This record gives sequence, C-alpha cells and structure tokens, in this order.
Amino acid sequence: MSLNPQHLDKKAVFFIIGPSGSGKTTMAKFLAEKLDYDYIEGDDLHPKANVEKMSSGHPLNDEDRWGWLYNCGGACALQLDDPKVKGLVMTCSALKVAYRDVLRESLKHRPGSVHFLYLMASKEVLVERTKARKNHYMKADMVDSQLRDMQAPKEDEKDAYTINIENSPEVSQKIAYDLVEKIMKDKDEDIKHKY
Ligand SMILES: Nc1ncnc2c1ncn2[C@@H]1O[C@H](COP(=O)(O)OP(=O)(O)OP(=O)(O)O)[C@@H](O)[C@H]1O
Ligand SMILES: O=C(O)[C@H](O)[C@@H](O)[C@H](O)[C@H](O)CO
Repeated sequence: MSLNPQHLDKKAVFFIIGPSGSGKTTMAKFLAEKLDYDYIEGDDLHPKANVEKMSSGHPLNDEDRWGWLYNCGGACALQLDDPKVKGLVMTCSALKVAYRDVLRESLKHRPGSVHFLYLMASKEVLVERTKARKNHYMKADMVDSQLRDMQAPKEDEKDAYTINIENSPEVSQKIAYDLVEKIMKDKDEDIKHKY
C-alpha cells in the first residue's frame, strides 16, 4: 500500500475521533507512519484538571472540554503552518458535532483540508478493549458516558467518515488507509460515508 506522491502535495489533517478505547491512538500512529504525516495525541493536551476528573471516574462536560478543543485546534494550526509538515493525524475524541465545529473553525484559515474518521464500535467491544488496557486513567466504567455524548457524524458532515473498528487492527487499518487514499484523490463522489 502506498499513496501516489502527487496526491500528497495537498496538506491534510485527519482527526481520528470516537469514544475511549475505540482504537484512536493505534489507528493514528499507523496512518501517520504510512502517510509520513506528523502525529499529535490529543489526550496529551488535556489540562491536568481534566485528566484528574476522568481518573476519578467523572466524565467531562462541555465546559471542561471547550478549552481543550481549542488547544487541539491550535496545536494543529501551528504545525500546519510549518512548510516541512506534509500533513497531520491527530487523535481527539471530538464526540459532539459542536466539538468538531471548534476544530473546523480553528483550521479554516490554515492550509490543508480537514477530515474526520470516526471509529465506531459497540459498547461491548469498547468495554472489552478498555478493560484489557492496563495503567490507563480511563476505566471501562466510563464507556457509558462516552457513548451518551457520542454524536456519530451524519450525512450533513461531509468531511466526516465512519469506520467500523470492530475488525482486527490489520483489517481496520486497511479500510482506513483505502479511505484516506480515496479522500486524497478527491474522488469524494465515490466515497460512501460508512465503512
Ligand atoms: N482494531 C482493534 N482490534 C482489537 N484491539 C484493538 C484495536 N485497535 C486498538 N485495540 C486495542 O484496544 C485498546 C485501546 O486502543 P487505543 O488506546 O488505541 O484506543 P483510544 O481510542 O486511543 O483510547 P483512549 O481514547 O481511551 O486513549 C488498546 O489496548 C489497543 O491495543
Ligand atoms: O472527551 C473526552 O471525554 C475525553 O477526550 C476522553 O475521550 C479521553 O480523553 C480519552 O478517551 C482518554 O482515554
């Protein structure tokens, strides 16, 4: 699998979104490496208070998240301005439409197209994956609250795509990479928004 260099002269940002445990970090690292894009871990930009709140088993609310979302958008904007940066892959749960709008707004005057890949999985799969993960502040009992806030992208979010992430990492990664390739080739008319 390799992307024709002629499609990479367009800068792009891919936000890997979805609830805790869906596999955002795993997918973002894979895509960044394949595309030779920079990778930004959105969780690293949470203020300490947010991490403490989640670690103590309390879900974040909108007020907790706005500043963090502007941090995420700002970090991308800064990096996109660097001529050496070809593109970015960023993990950011971006559970709600309004959160994705903050990211869009932050980047609207920056070079590069913005895309969202939503990693969709059932509650059972998310619980299984968060339980299997050791030493992480986000525990399996937070999955319910993540899913309560999750607003899956609908057809009107033309820059957002849904990927079923219940497959093995290898299968999910192939699906995601094929999708990215289609997006970068600008053949949006061929792209179905559910994979
Ligand atoms: N496609 C997959 N199939 C099976 N397991 C997976 C898959 N993708 C990721 N995992 C595993 O699930 C767990 C959660 O993955 P990961 O940390 O990438 O999710 P995340 O969405 O970034 O989580 P968080 O937002 O809570 O940090 C990890 O143990 C990872 O190895
Ligand atoms: O919006 C949120 O509630 C948060 O971003 C969470 O999604 C966590 O940061 C992530 O899941 C870490 O495990």
